[in-house]
Formats: sequence, structure tokens, C-alpha cells
Amino acid sequence: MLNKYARAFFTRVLTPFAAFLLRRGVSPDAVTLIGTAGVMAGALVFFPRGEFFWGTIVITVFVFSDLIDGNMARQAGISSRWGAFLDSTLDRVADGAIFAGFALWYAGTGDNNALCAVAIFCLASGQVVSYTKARGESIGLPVAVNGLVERAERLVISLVAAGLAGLHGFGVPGIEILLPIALWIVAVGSLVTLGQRVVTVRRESAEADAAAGSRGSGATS
Ligand SMILES: CCCCCCCC/C=C\CCCCCCCC(=O)OC[C@H](COP(=O)(O)O[C@@H]1[C@H](O)[C@H](OP(=O)(O)O)[C@@H](O)[C@H](O)[C@H]1O)OC(=O)CCCCCCC/C=C\CCCCCCCC
Ligand SMILES: Nc1ccn([C@@H]2O[C@H](COP(=O)(O)O)[C@@H](O)[C@H]2O)c(=O)n1
Ligand SMILES: [Mg+2]
Ligand SMILES: [Mg+2]
Repeated sequence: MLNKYARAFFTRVLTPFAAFLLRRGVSPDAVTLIGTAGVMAGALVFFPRGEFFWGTIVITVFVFSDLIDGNMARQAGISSRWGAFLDSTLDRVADGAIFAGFALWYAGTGDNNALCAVAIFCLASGQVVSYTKARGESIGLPVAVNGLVERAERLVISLVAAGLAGLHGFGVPGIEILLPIALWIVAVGSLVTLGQRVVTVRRESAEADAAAGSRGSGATS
């Protein structure tokens, strides 16, 4: 949903900055790589120590690189298959680091095995949700579905909650409960999204196979 409705807004807002980086000779690939490194650092340095506010600030600064790199590539007319591969692959790395950061906190000082398991579930289910799209597209299907909790929702829900939960460290009482609530929402939402995508791929593959069958062709491996 956010991908559908918020992308146009952020494209408008970030286009001047993307143009500025291009003028300075920065490449889209460099933005992709630096952005991922920044997200990983924010998640794996701050979150395992329970420093959710500062971790979220660092991640938020760097996560927008994912909207800037493609913008730069399109403006410069250098969008490439390699860039698409790098962007999507490093998205998985960044997402893994964020939920690993939460899991490490609950496995350590946060001392809550159940929430550690929920964070690991968010990590794994998010990767599978993205894989369904990548694999569906690789076998020639459109995977045309607006899922309930796609990547943008996973990031916004968990990061807004983590940033607010981090205010507990500045003396705001009770607010740390937002992070467990967000993790449960992302976990359940990812499961629903997985179901939505599987149903879509099932329908689209049946339609494609039926169309191919009527032309005497077989399935794709
Ligand atoms: C005192 C309060 C302290 C609180 C401080 C924290 C506040 C800030 C908190 C959060 C901000 C979070 C911002 C997150 C922005 C996320 C942007 C982003 O990178 O989105 C990525 C997404 C998809 O990009 P791609 O097309 O490159 O990736 C594809 C995708 O990953 C597919 O995965 P799938 O969806 O299938 O799982 C893959 O299949 C595919 O391979 C891959 O290519 O981009 C978008 O969706 C674009 C829209 C993003 C809109 C984000 C809007 C959020 C902005 C701000 C919210 C901030 C609210 C602040 C509230 C503060 C409360 C106090
Ligand atoms: N280093 C890069 C990154 C991205 N691209 C192109 O942009 C598309 C992704 O756009 P986003 O707005 O989601 O970042 C991607 O599919 C590539 O076509 C690129 O060329 N090089
Ligand atoms: Mg990108
Ligand atoms: Mg991306």
C-alpha cells in the first residue's frame, strides 16, 4: 500500500537531492552500498544494546538511500539489471539486520524468548514474502498484488515503534510496549501477505499454464 501511494510523494521530495548527488559524481551503486552499510550499522550496533531511539535515527537516515538510488539511476538514464539485482539483494540484507537487531536484544539483555522468536519470525517471513515476488517474476508472472504488509510497511511499522520505544530511555514511562506490539503486527501481517501472494501466484500460474497449454507448451522449471 505504501509502495503504491507514498512512492510518488517521496520521488518528488528526493529528486533534487538525487540530482545533487549525480552532479557530485556519486553513482547509484555507491548510494545502494553505503545505504545498506548504514542500516546494518544502525541495527546491529544500537538495537542489541537496547538503544532503540538512536538506532532508529541512524537507520532512518540511511534507509531512504533505497528510494534515492533508483531515482538517481532513472534521472541519469542508467537503470540497469545489475542495479535492480544489487538493490533488491541488499534490501534483504538490510531487512535481515534490522530484525536480527531486535532478536539479539530480546535474546540478551531484553531477556524475552517469546519476543526473540517473534523477531526471528518477522525476519524469516519478510524474506519469504519478498522471495515469492522474486520467484514469481522469475517464472514470468506479474505477481500483481498489493500485499497487506510489504517491505515499506514492515520498515515503517517496526521503525516508528522502535523509535518511540527508545524514548523510554529518556524517561517516558510505558512506551517500550510499542515495540512488541509492532513486532506482532509485522509477524501476523507478513503471514497474511504471504498468503495473499501465494494465492495470487497460484491463480496467475494456472492462467499462464492454461494459456500455454492451449498453445501446446509446457511448464517453466
Ligand atoms: C520522537 C520520535 C522518534 C521516532 C523517530 C523515528 C521516526 C522515523 C521512523 C521511521 C521511518 C521509517 C522510514 C522507512 C522508509 C522506508 C523507505 C523504503 O526504503 O521503502 C522501501 C520500499 C520498497 O523499495 P524497493 O522497490 O527498492 O524494494 C523492493 C521491495 O523490497 C520488495 O519487497 P517486498 O515488498 O516484496 O517484501 C522486493 O520484492 C523487491 O525485490 C524490492 O526491489 O519503497 C517504498 O515502498 C516506497 C514508499 C516508501 C514510503 C515510506 C514512507 C515512510 C516515511 C515516513 C514515515 C515516518 C513516520 C514518522 C513518524 C514518527 C513518529 C514519531
Ligand atoms: N544501484 C541501483 C539501484 C537501483 N537501480 C534501478 O532502480 C530500480 C529500483 O528503484 P527504487 O526506486 O526502488 O530504488 C531498480 O529496479 C533498477 O532499475 C539501478 O539501476 N541501480
Ligand atoms: Mg532502491
Ligand atoms: Mg530497494
